[in-house]
Amino acid sequence: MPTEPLSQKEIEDRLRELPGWSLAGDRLARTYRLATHFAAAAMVVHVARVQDELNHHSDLTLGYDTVALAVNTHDAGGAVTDRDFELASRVDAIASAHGAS
Ligand SMILES: C[C@H](O)[C@H](O)[C@H]1CNC2=NC(N)=NC(=O)C2=N1
Repeated sequence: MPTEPLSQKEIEDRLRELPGWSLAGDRLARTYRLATHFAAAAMVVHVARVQDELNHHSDLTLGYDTVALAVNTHDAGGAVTDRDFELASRVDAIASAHGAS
């Protein structure tokens, strides 16, 4: 997976395909809401498994009934790259199974 920094336009174009995700500072970010605290904790475990599979890790925050992610690519000096969008897409793909919105 390439780790070249994406341009602002590329980021904006790609974000249109990921409703709910945004650029927060220099990181892709999304907060999911879950039905219960335990459901949120279970999603954190699943996201961690995906992140280890991809070898790409977000700052992952468990709230009362939320799971928040913020990610950029350390190997690219903190730029946003394809690897960040791959992670965002993979998390979106599992979110509905967790009842996350
Ligand atoms: C050595 C290890 O493969 C690297 O540090 C991986 C781990 N997880 C990572 N996560 C993120 N967000 N960016 C990286 O560049 C990165 N690199």
